[in-house]
Amino acid sequence: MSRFSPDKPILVTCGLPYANGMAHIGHLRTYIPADIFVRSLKKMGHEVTFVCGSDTHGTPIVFNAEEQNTTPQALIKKYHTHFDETFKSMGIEFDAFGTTDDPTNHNRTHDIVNRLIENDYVYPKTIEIAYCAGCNRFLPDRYVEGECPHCAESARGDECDQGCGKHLEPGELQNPVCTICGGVSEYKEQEHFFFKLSQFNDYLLEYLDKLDGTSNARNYALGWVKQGLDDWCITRNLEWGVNFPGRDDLVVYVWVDAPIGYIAFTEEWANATGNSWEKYWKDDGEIVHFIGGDIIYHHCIFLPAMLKGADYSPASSVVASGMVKIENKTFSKSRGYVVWVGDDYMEQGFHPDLLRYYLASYTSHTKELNFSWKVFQEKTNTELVGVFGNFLYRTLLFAYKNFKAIPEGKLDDEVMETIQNTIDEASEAMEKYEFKKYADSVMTLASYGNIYFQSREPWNLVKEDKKECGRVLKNCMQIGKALSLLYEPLIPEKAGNAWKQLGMQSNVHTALYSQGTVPVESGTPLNKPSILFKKIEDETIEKMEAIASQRVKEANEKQNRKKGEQIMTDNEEITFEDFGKLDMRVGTIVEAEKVEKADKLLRLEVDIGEETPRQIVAGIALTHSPEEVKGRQVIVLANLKPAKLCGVKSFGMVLAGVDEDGGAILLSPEKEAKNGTQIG
Ligand SMILES: Nc1ncnc2c1ncn2[C@@H]1O[C@H](COP(=O)(O)OP(=O)(O)OP(=O)(O)O)[C@@H](O)[C@H]1O
Ligand SMILES: [Zn+2]
Repeated sequence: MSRFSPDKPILVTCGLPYANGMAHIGHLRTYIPADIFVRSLKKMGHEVTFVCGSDTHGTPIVFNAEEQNTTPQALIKKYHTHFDETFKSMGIEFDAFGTTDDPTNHNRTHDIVNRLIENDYVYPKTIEIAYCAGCNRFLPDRYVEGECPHCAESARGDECDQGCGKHLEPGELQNPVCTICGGVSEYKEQEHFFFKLSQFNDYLLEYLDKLDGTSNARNYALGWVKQGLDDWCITRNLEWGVNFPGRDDLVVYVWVDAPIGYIAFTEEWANATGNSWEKYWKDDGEIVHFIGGDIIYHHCIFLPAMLKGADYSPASSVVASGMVKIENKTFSKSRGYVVWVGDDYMEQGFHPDLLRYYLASYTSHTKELNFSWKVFQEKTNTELVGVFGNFLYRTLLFAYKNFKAIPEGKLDDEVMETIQNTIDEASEAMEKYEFKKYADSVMTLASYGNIYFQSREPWNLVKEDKKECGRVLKNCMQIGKALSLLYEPLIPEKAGNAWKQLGMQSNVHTALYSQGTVPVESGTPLNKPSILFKKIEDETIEKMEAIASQRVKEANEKQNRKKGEQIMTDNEEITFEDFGKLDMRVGTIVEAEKVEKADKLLRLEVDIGEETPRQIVAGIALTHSPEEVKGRQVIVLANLKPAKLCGVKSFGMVLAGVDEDGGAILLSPEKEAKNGTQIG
């Protein structure tokens, strides 16, 4: 049975692009599969609406605008236009593409927040917020950096981006530093507003249990709810954003108004087309969210709870993709691990359909995807060029040369059944968000076409039995017609081209799959065919790989510099002089204790032959207890620049190996040595 009922309209949304940077290929793993899904469901005969828009609020945008000496308005306009153009150039066709700064979204957000307030789900609470006396301002989210209270890595105000990845609530960050002036910040009390997320535990368990989509979304979210949910701070001290009702000094947290954008964009579409947005958000129309695996929490927990609390309908499906990586690093604009859609793809002259095909067919949607130019080339050359393109071209060329039109003849039952089975199999895969399976089953039909052509030897038949030759070619053209329809969601432009070359007059984009078994019309004139796909040459791919690896190298170096460490890349050599700069000595641990609130850290005092023992903070607490290390001799790097870890100053480093589980293996001298003995 079909997952989607024929009489329920379907709304599809995509995780909003954040309007503070260019589009990269990682982003496309949300938008391309969503576009494929929308096109495919329309081909099954469903009514589908497809909306998205730019996410324009939040501290990173204010921050970047300040850094670039411009206004948030100017910044978001630039990137909003960029995303709009990028999507169009990739064949991603939204019915509405607004911004979260549109008046529609301000109004819708106010309506929802006011309802939450009325329904008693919002309460004020005085909390400690980082404040910079130098800049005379409160420091929300990215305006403040410090140490993660959970793992002691350096983190931003709202997330531990370098360490454990946890969402951080205001006031949780240790040793906050202002990112504008670099000054040490203090915590000051301030009143903020909280959403009673903890009251939605039971509701969410029930909701998630029934939630359709990919299992990763449901399972992760269920895991978090079972751990118990905390109330959620939904206001920030910023001027840029959607004003919190009744307070001039506060805006709502960006994760409140961004997903409400989905509703606002549906309204914008409804207003422009005379349609209803309520059939989705107030009634029981289907809502399907496409997102990346990084924002499951926001879509499976925050959003449905908020909608429930304000009497709106939540999504029926959440489809979450695995993250796109490069050399095993998740894409990140700020860190520089990226392949850009513009510079690295479109500007290089690659056709958008090749990337659409690659992203959809490379691996299952929920798995991570390590971007590879080699695989991109292989898929293009062997599948699109070698199977589909080859089948279509040899069929068309042979028919054109010998018949100039679609020949007469009966269509084989086996051919028609194979087409119907492929349509059924592919549709079923699509309804389960299995894009690879969809692409594979269509490619199997193209292979079948090649075998059909090859085994009937039309080049012999044309001499021996021209009528039968024509019949064989007509069957091939029927397969070609079905392939064009089935490929349209994946490679719309190329499928349109194939459709035309087959002599079809109608619009392939609006044609239904059921057209696949409607016989092609004999006598339809054919033009001289042209090749659909060109092979990608090795040199092209080598050039692209060189650009990518240079980018990763630079990003790695940037990361290492940021960490203040000089980690060598595999093939980098250092001189003896470089090595001589390291002051390494034998020392004895004379004191050891756990660092408060940091699971991984021990505070040590190490005697390295100086007047007083040195205080060194070591990340060994998971494998070593204070008692166990006291009295041990270790090797100390003594001239490392002092650093503060979780509020404790560290003057050097205790050397250790790292085992497969990340556990520390302390180095020690072969035999008892005098404290301060030099290593070298
Ligand atoms: N590397 C990636 N792999 C898969 N999906 C991604 C990736 N990066 C972003 N997305 C998805 O793209 C959509 C838009 O995300 P958004 O613009 O917020 O990305 P971002 O966090 O700003 O990117 P970056 O982390 O590179 O700065 C979301 O659905 C998000 O989940
Ligand atoms: Zn952390």
